Amino acid sequence: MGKTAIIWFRKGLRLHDNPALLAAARDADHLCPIFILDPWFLKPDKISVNRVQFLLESLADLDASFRARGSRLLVLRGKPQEVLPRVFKDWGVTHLCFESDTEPYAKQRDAAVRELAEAAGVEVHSPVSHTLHDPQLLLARNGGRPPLTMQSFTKLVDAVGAPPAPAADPPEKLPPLAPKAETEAAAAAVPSLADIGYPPAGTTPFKGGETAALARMADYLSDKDWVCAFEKPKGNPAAFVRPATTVLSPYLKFGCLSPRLFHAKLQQIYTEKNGKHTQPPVSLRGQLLWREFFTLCGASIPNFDRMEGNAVCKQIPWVDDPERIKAWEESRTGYPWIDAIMAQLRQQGWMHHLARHSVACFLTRGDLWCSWEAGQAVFDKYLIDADWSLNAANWQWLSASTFFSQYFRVYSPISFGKQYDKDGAYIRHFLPVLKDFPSKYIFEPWTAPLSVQQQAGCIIGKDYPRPIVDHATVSKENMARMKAAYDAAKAAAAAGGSAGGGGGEGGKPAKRARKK
Ligand SMILES: Cc1cc2nc3c(=O)[nH]c(=O)nc-3n(C[C@H](O)[C@H](O)[C@H](O)COP(=O)(O)OP(=O)(O)OC[C@H]3O[C@@H](n4cnc5c(N)ncnc54)[C@H](O)[C@@H]3O)c2cc1C
Repeated sequence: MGKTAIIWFRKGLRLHDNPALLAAARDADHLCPIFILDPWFLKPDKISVNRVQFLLESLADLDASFRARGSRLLVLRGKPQEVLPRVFKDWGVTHLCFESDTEPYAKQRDAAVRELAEAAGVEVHSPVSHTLHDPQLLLARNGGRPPLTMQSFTKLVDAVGAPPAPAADPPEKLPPLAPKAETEAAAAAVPSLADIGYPPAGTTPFKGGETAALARMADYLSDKDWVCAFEKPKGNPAAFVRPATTVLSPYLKFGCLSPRLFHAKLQQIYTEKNGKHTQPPVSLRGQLLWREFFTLCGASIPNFDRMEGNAVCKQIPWVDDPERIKAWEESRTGYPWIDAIMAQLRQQGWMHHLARHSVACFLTRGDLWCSWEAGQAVFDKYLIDADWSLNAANWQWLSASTFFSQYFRVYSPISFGKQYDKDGAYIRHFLPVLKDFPSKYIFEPWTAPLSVQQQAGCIIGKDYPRPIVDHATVSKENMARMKAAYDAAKAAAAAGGSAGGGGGEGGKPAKRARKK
């Protein structure tokens, strides 16, 4: 019997550096590229139209690349555990290849699919290409536990050595679809948003797909001096025409861009510049290491997306306040810097890292004292780069629950943004209700005299809300609450219990706060 292989796309929506695709295509008589629209993911109340649009654009781009190689992408619908056994049989499949995935849902799904494949006599191949290194290999090299500081993580990757080089590009011509798959092709085109129950169009300016990813990377990397001087957290969170960072995150999330290719390109530039460049954790390569570090944490720490049962997370008595959470989500806190960032999130599905810091600190330990899990869910809904591990890790960081412990360092919702957006151009753009406010008052519009409000056509308390809390007062109260939670965690640890904050590195608390 000849080889009929499926390349099953989930993330990894690209042709370049795709070891699963190469394995599927190698010596195959028939190659069936598929994507399965899993109802588990497609929930309009949970996942915004912007991210689904980005996904569909990525699939259309992938389809075009396959067509250029004499093939095409088939988009099937249903639960993978039901769709795959059917096509194994109908198409006479002998091999199934897909990129390995470490998220909890994916792990369960893939384990079930492996069993079904085995039962059907289908050979499975699942290489790692979503991260620089194989997370299992990193874990094994670290004694089975993830490092809990960026410093120890960097040491670990340095010890492991360079990541694998990007895989070769696929051949110009790929094997044809299996004849039975061909008969389903007409019904398996990339659907429109409306076809799958979404509004007809999103509002994000970022277009999905491998083609856009490679063009974007080439654009940002063309300025080699910028690459070598890159230093995060420096950079302007209010720059929205040309963002201060690469906006490669949605492409990395969906795998339209290979992290190994990005890494290799960076190394090439660093070499050309004779090693004169910034270093991790602040350099551009350092950003890829944050991604790698947090993916490893997500892959190996049970219950990483919640406080309960998460051994590394401080147990903090957050208050469940749906009204506050809704006000934050819908840009109704009365703090223009916060509300503009949340408007950018809903409109574009992306914001600068420091903007994310501002709103995450505000929702949790800074001002509203709501759980980071609630913020994580809102980000998960709207971000086009929403990533299970990265989202959970960064929310834990910002709420000073894990990784970071300087809870007394709080972002002011007034003065922090002012450093970058002196005249309020960012605020005016994302909160047009305030567009005619004088710069003097735009970060604190409630302090403007009524006559100024009237002239700006925006009355505070009527057209735009008053501040939801008084930052100066609540931020102090919240610091005291944080101190109490930290003291309780310490006492519990001394008594031998696990109140979070340890666990990963021989039970030691994560004490170092690094620049990120
Ligand atoms: C509360 C909060 C939630 C976040 N949720 C997500 C998320 O769901 N998905 C996501 O991709 N990023 C998340 N981040 C991390 C970070 O803000 C974004 O990765 C970054 O802003 C994306 O923009 P960029 O591609 O221009 O980044 P660049 O600075 O150009 O960095 C290049 C790449 O490095 C990676 N990276 C950079 N910073 C981080 C970081 N802190 N943690 C992990 N990886 C990083 C990303 O893949 C990014 O694309 C979150 C940050 C915060 C504070």
